[in-house]
Amino acid sequence: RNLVLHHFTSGSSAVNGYNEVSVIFMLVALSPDFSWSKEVQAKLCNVFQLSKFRPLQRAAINLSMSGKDLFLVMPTGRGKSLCYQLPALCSKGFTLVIAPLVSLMEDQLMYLKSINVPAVTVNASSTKEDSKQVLAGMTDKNSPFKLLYVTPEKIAKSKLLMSKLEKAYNMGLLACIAVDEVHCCSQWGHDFRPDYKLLGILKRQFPKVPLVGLTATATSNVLKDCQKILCVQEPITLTAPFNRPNLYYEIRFKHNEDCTHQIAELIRERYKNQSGIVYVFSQKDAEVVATDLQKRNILAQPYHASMEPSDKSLVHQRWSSKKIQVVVATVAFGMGIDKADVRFVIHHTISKSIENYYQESGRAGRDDGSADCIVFFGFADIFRISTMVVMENTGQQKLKNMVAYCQNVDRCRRAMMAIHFDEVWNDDECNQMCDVCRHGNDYITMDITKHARDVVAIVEMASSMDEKLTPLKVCDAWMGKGPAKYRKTIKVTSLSRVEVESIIIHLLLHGYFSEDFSFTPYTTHFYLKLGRKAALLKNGNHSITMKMRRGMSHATVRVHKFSRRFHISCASAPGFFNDSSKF
Ligand SMILES: Nc1ncnc2c1ncn2[C@@H]1O[C@H](COP(=O)(O)OP(=O)(O)OP(=O)(O)O)[C@@H](O)[C@H]1O
Repeated sequence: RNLVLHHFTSGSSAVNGYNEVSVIFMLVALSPDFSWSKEVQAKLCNVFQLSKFRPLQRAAINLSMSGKDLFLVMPTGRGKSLCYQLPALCSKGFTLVIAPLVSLMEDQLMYLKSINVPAVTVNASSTKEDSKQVLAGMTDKNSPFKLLYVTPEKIAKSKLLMSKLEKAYNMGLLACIAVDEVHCCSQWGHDFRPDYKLLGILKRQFPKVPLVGLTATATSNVLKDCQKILCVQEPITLTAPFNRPNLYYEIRFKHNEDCTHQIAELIRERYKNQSGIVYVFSQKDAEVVATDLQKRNILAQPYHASMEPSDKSLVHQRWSSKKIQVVVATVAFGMGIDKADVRFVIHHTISKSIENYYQESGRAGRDDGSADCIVFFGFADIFRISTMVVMENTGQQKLKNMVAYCQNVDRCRRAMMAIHFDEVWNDDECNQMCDVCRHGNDYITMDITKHARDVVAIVEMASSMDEKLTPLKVCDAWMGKGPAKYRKTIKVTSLSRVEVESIIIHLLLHGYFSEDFSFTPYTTHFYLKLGRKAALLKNGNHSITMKMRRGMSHATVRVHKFSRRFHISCASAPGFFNDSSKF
């Protein structure tokens, strides 16, 4: 009881809008004394062959069986599916499950079949005969199946399915509606799918049926949006702690664009004979990096969306059965990956958002054994991703949050995630399981005002000459490697490449620079322009400080601990994400 109450009260109760009524529901939901409790416990052991519930599972099951609408936010791999599959077995009729991918449904159906739970699907690849049988079963009082899996597209497009659902509802045979990956409803979520937007029809047509929305990652804003889209009046939100104590988080700077040799070294030495994933930016990168690892005698294979389905499932199978050690994958390798003993998830390129990163890195250590999540943070990658997400409403902001997370050197990485997911967090609980906590105060505070003025002057000068500079060109110009016309007028820096890049990122995150996209028929270019704060640098009293990892900073940079002047402090004060959200 204490455990769940803890998740409930300390898990950002104010933010998620919990109220006293919800607290009472929660306490009641923990009781083992409902009329269905004995049956639920028996099915847990006999059908699912599990000895006990994991945190929040019992509460979720009791709440939905009591008829409450529910959002369940639980880290990937912690057992969300049980929270609708088990009640389905103890209810009259069937539970409708909306899932985004046919492959995901097929995995679930295979598993359910293996434990003798009758479950079916109707989707675009079902035969006429199968669909007919399923549709007939929906209104059969003997309930030939307990779970019916469909895609949101099917709900949107099939009038026949809707009419059968209505009939089943009127006969009291529609027990529950489970919306898997519920964050797909919201454009603010990390994986928006337009067909999810239409699912509000379900609660409008079947108001008495409890709805359970399940997700591994959703901020409170995303959940509020989902609530509106799904037309759910007063859902209870159960949030399992986001923290995965067995995962070690680390960020490494990419010293040049190709970090494959470093990754290969890690895999050969630290992760010998252990399974892992290397996430890359593009399909081409997946092929190139996999080939490069193979050349270094590592059993690796690529996985991306353009591969044939049979090739994809072959790679998945070979990896699951340890015939290959590493999958080099784009984000296409995601939903439905349920390998327990993944010991490392390495990002060759940063993710496009913290939500994406949390989910991708979360595929490590599902067996609760220790595992590493390492990101190679490269300057040029930021702009490659930025142009890729240019059409997404919130794409730039989410990317900046991710970049801020990587650039951070002084705040526990779990704390930063906690802030992002509206959780309350005590840094001590990290147990030195992130690079920042492990390496303690290994950073210095630098006054970068002079450097900021110099580099801002370069962009200002280019703009006065009607020229646009990419971030890479700005770096080159500042380091004296650009065209001669710049070299004559600019103050060339003696900072190292990594310092130059870090300062430019800092200025971009804090609004001294901003992005200037230019579209050609073939590609999108990212240029730097002056940001809304650039003018502040004209003021002699304005100063900017930045925290940098010790050893990365240059001897010529003035280190100062205290200053009476006004400072804009860099990375990751507790409100940092809020701050960057303005840009
Ligand atoms: N109470 C439990 N005790 C032990 N194992 C459990 C329990 N509940 C679920 N599991 C196991 O945890 C694994 C992951 O479960 P499930 O696929 O439901 O996770 P999930 O939260 O839906 O993950 P994802 O976000 O990746 O879809 C499964 O192998 C399942 O059998």
